[in-house]
Amino acid sequence: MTQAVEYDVVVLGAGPVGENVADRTRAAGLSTAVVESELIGGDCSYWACMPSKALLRPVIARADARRLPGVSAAVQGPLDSKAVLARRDEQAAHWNDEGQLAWLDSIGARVYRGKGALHGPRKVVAYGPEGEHYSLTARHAVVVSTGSRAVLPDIPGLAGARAWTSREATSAREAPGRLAVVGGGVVGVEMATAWQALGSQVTMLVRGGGLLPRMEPFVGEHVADGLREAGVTVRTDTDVTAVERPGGTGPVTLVLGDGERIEADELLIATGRAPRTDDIGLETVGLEPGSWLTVDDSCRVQGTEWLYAVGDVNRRALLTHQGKYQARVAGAAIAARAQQVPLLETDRWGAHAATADHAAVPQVVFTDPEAAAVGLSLAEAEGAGHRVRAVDYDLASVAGAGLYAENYRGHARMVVDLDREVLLGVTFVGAGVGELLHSATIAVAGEVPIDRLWHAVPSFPTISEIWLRLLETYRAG
Ligand SMILES: Cc1cc2nc3c(=O)[nH]c(=O)nc-3n(C[C@H](O)[C@H](O)[C@H](O)COP(=O)(O)OP(=O)(O)OC[C@H]3O[C@@H](n4cnc5c(N)ncnc54)[C@H](O)[C@@H]3O)c2cc1C
Ligand SMILES: NC(=O)c1ccc[n+]([C@@H]2O[C@H](COP(=O)([O-])OP(=O)(O)OC[C@H]3O[C@@H](n4cnc5c(N)ncnc54)[C@H](O)[C@@H]3O)[C@@H](O)[C@H]2O)c1
Repeated sequence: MTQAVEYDVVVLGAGPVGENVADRTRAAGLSTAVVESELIGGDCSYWACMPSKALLRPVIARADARRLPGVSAAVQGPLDSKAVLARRDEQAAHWNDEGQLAWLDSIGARVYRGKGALHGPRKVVAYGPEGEHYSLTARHAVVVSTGSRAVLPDIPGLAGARAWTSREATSAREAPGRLAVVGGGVVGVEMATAWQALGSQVTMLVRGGGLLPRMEPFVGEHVADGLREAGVTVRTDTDVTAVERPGGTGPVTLVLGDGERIEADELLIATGRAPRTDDIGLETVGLEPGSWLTVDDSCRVQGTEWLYAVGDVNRRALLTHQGKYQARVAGAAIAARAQQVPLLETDRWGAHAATADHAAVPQVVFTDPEAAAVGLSLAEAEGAGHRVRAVDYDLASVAGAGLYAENYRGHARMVVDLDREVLLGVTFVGAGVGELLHSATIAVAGEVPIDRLWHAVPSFPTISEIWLRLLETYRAG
């Protein structure tokens, strides 16, 4: 039986981003329905950010402690994998979304469990678990926030090999003896870090010349050094041309470009993401199934009045915090349009424009050492036609870093726009830099003039004194 219901807003997909859209539209007094086919909270809560960071936190804490005389001797033993995995399970809420369901209830959003799909303009059909259908009409907006899934590259034999994706890598119940990781991006380096520390012998097979190729080149070099010192085999410029695992069980064999064969107990494919848009009825509104959804700065899908795409699915920045930022912007834009506000603030840095997506996306990679970057790298800034200067500094020379750990290693770079004397990007790599990043985000998003940054005095003796050193280096020419 089909039931027809009308709402102001229908949100398809209740990951962190869909939840935040609902939060904003409900706060604006708009009735809101949310359709979710798996767990409320999405990949981030159960198979991505939360479980992966829960696996990594003890690894990084131990690495930091091992660099401190007086503590080091006490932390030479292996991690207590059972305890680490138990805390991971807790941080993933034991894959139970009752808490998040209660929160959506508390804000007055109506939740439909089941798969949803567009059925023409402003209509979503939710297919409930018992075969019931709900036809939901949106008076003002449908928001697609269905996220992304791991891509499996077209490697012969891979499809039947039951390889791990990020889902298995974040939810596995024990460390495989030998883990092969294909891909040197963020998932690859973080999961190699975690599982090596939890007892696996990890081999990374990286197609390109280095790790984390989207960041400044020195980042990948530091992270590769850290992984190798932890015992990971990192092989760059290495292609996997075939995978063999008869029946999808037992050891898996990877055939490399030069014919070499490598055996592992599990294989993790970490080669990027695809949008979850193949079966959500895009064809019913004239869009291409399986495509990323291109949006304007208010997150409205180009060429429509009523369809928004927010979070991973619009490919602007595949990060939870950035998707939640888009959700705040899109929620405000939906509310303003519903109230027929004559002029939206869609100019650069306006309330209805996700400007930071272009200028100031922060990201922390939770490896040992950590990597943290915001804004443009030098290559990106030059590619965009800015007249820039890169200012580099060895983080190890900062007093706070020397106190943080013995033999501290790290590096920092800021990219200065020479015409406006503001920062376009900042990158740090080193222990403890993750918590330093927001200072850089404020400088970049705030377009704080270098002359004013000079008056932002970092506390002694913290790692944040790197700011003073970078500014002094810039001033020295
Ligand atoms: C291993 C890993 C670690 C990560 N770590 C971090 C991190 O530390 N920090 C960070 O910022 N980002 C991290 N990310 C990225 C982050 O997970 C994503 O950017 C984030 O989950 C995107 O949120 P979303 O709501 O757009 O999509 P998702 O979290 O994927 O949620 C989409 C939701 O839509 C639902 N859905 C899909 N199709 C339908 C349908 N047809 N009907 C109904 N519901 C549907 C899904 O079930 C899901 O619940 C990580 C990613 C991975 C893979
Ligand atoms: N800490 C964090 O913020 C965090 C952690 C994990 C994931 N994420 C997000 O999740 C997204 C997905 O991460 P990811 O690591 O899967 O993607 P990615 O795009 O970061 O890295 C994928 C890597 O795989 C390589 N690759 C692609 N095809 C290949 C092939 N056929 N063979 C070998 N290598 C191949 C690419 O060159 C790239 O370096 C990222 O965009 C990231 O923003 C964020």
